[in-house]
Amino acid sequence: MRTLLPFTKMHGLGNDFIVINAMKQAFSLTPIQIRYLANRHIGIGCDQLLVVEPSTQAMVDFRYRIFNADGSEVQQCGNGARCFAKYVYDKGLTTKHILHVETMSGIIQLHIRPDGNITVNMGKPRFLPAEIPFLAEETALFYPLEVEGRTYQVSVVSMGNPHVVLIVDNVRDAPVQTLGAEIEQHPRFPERVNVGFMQIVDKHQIRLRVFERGVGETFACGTGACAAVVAGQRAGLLGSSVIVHLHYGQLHIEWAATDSASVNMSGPATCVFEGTIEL
Ligand SMILES: N[C@H](CCC[C@H](N)C(=O)O)C(=O)O
Repeated sequence: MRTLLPFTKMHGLGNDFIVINAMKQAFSLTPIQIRYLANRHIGIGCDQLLVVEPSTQAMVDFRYRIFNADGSEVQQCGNGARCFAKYVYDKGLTTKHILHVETMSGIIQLHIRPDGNITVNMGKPRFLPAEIPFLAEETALFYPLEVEGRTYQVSVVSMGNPHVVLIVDNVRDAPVQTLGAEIEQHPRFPERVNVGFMQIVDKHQIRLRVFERGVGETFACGTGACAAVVAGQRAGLLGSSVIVHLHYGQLHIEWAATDSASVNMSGPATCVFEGTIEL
């Protein structure tokens, strides 16, 4: 039987989302249905699909599930978290300005600021290969990664989801589509990986492009921005407060560079349109 699915289309600096409200009824979509909805020619089009659900834990306001355009469910999405916060507030699902939200990778805190920007406490970065997961004998700042006969020095960081970060001279010329696709599927990453290409502008500014796991290159990646700043700080190249320049704007990332410190990300969230689609 066909059903009509209401949705909201949103984006965080061009990383775009379909948001589905599952607060009143449980909701499950198959990977094939998600790939159809995410398709920019025969569906709605998005990088990720976000599902808003009641929390399963006391003292937690909501649960938030994240699906890549290829239908895979993933642990975390930074730009999506900001859009999630704007969505639940604008829809009247909460009157709070500070929210605690359950995700596959743990509880995150969202702060809706008076200027409309949202600050997300993204939790602590993780570096142990087993936490990424990444096949490596030991933990290191940089790992040699062989790709198509060439060896690259890469950083590997988890923000709940796995990220590789490479330092490049200029993001404009970086081989994002080719090398990004090869590393995304690299056999040393059993769950695949997001691939960030970072250009250091100065101690407090970077430019970033990301080839996202399950999507391809996106205009922005929140967890990728966090992972890049963490990797840059650990390499002694960045300070504790960094502006990340992306195609449609900037994210502000702060990390105190101690293993117990959380990463904080601040940036905008935009609602584009509402609609319904027949499934
Ligand atoms: N592609 C990512 C999920 C979305 C992350 C990104 N859109 C963000 O803003 O953090 C993954 O497979 O881990």
